[in-house]
Amino acid sequence: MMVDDELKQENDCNDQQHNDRMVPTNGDDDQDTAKPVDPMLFVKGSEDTAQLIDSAAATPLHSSIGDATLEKQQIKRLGATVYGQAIQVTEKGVFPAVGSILGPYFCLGKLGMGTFSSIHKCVSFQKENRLAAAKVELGDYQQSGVLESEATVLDFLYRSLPKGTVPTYIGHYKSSKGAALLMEYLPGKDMHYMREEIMATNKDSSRRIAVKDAVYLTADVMLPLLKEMHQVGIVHRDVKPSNCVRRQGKEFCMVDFGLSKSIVVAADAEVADKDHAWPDSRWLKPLNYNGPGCYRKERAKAEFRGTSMYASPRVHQGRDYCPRDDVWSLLYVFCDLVSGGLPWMSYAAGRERESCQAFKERIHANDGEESSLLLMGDHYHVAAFKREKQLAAQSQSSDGRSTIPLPEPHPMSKDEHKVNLLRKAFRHLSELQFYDTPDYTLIQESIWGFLELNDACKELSIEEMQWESTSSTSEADAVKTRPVNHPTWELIVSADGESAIDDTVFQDLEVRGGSAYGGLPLEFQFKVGQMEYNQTHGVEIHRTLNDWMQVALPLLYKEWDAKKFEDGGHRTSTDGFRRDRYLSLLQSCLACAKKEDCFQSRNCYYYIDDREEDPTPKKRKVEIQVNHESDKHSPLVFVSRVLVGLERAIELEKAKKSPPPVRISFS
Ligand SMILES: Nc1ncnc2c1ncn2[C@@H]1O[C@H](COP(=O)(O)OP(=O)(O)OP(=O)(O)O)[C@@H](O)[C@H]1O
Repeated sequence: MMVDDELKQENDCNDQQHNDRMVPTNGDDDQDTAKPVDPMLFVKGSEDTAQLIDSAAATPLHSSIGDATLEKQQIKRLGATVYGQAIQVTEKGVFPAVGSILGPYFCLGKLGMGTFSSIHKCVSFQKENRLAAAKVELGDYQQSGVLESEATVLDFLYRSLPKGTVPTYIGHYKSSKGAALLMEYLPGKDMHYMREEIMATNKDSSRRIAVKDAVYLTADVMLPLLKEMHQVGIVHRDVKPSNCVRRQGKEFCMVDFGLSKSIVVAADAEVADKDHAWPDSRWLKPLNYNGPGCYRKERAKAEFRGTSMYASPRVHQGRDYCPRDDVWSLLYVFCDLVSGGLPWMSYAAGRERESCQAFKERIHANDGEESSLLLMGDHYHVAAFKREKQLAAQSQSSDGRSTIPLPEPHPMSKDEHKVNLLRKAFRHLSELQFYDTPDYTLIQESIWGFLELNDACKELSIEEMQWESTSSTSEADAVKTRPVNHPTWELIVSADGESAIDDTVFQDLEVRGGSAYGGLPLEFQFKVGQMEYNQTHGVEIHRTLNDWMQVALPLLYKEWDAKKFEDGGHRTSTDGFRRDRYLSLLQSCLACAKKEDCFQSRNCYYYIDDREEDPTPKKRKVEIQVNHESDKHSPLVFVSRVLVGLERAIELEKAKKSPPPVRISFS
């Protein structure tokens, strides 16, 4: 295997692909304490609230969509706070297959995959066609309770922290088949991915990123986000590059609160440490509790939670997790980004957790005597690991020498000033107890100290991150300027000024998995889903007409790629046989129009404007743009033309012979 390949393999293993975080069952991992983030604690608090939650669950989905406004209002009335409880909705198809629907959300495709869950890009059928990210638990983890716990924590953080710290919490949607946590869709990439993009341009194939970027991402982005979380009593417990996602420009959010936990409990709880009062009024309070909080008693023994690559030695040693450990992990993230790797990176990739622990303990022993190892770089660490394995495999008779050369460590590791900065930061953390607040300024200043580069450390070969332009912007522009080659129907401004969904939401998606409309272009799948949804959800008629047109026009005027869209992949559009999928879509489209009385009602073209508090609301014309030579000013005539076109297309298709079955091949 080439060195490059090997390195790549290591790299792939070091972050999200192969982490070894443990997943607690029932959303909590305490063995000897209360359950501060058990969602049920916050739901079953009083009979009244339990009833309200039941009624919220029974509410038709279209009225409880979006920000779960309904429950929030009800809960506010009761003076109690309920975080992240599930809303019962209906499901069409198997969510999150592409094209499936969960409540108001239509699934567009997969965004990412973690150890126990996958994340999917969705679009809401609601007013703003809002994009969302849906987190869904994978097979074995479906009943683990982690999703409920995550919904509780995210909802709490979203309501308690300054805007933009975490993704907007939208809701926790449950059907009879599954559940999903819906949150704001973050269009940027996560830090792990951003680093991979830089790595691809590094001439020496190192995993390093520019010092300036590593400093910014950790000291100016991640650390303040963690500080905000700690101030409301939540520890993240899985700090790593892939859990920090870019929103836009230089703004980032922390994500993934599946392992997060509150370190605060009600002052009268059995597990409260009465000697350590919680200083802030914000913390994850149990339902109907408005009293003060205390730190939770430190547990004598805690199970490992997190990722071996970045977990603090205290977590390896079974000490109870506290803010100190999040910050410790952050320092490891910094060393990893700035130098390209960590001394135990190959052990972490091989899930040798005990070896990772031993390495970390060795480095931090004797006031961090061996701290320079943290900056030696990935090439050095990978070679050192191989040497060690080779020596271990050699028989006793050998001369105890390895044939694998050790490359020169990164010059940063010889810069005493920088090594001392790290030593100082780790020394501070190692002195902290469970109840202590880290000195965030000290940590930040230690990382900032790396900006003073001496000549040996200057990284001329590493590209800096480009913050201004994102690839999706250029794609968006490309889509907007695409020429229109068939008649279009566009709802210019609707009653509430809503604009139509932008094609760009369908860009840059990696689509996997099966679909109810499998094989059709994603954008079209969404439009068919929207058209069908409108039939049953009392959407205003002019919108229903607009959505229907978005399906009917491509069916009539765009080329139907039978090879891709029909079963078997062996078809052409001119093979003379009936295209069953095409026919069924034509029929479904016509049936939708018939349900709406073929859009003959005047309300398709006019609406009542009741936005102002006018006792006699005005009837206004719906603004539509029809791009068709003869029907520019007559939408009604245009609609009739399309209806006739659909009927004719159905007749023509039905008249064709059934296609022969797909040939079976055993090769
Ligand atoms: N709100 C979001 N918007 C866009 N992408 C997101 C969002 N949340 C998460 N992602 C992407 O999905 C990836 C996995 O998400 P997350 O970490 O929550 O899942 P996980 O199963 O807990 O992963 P892991 O096991 O690696 O910790 C993230 O690294 C990020 O790239």
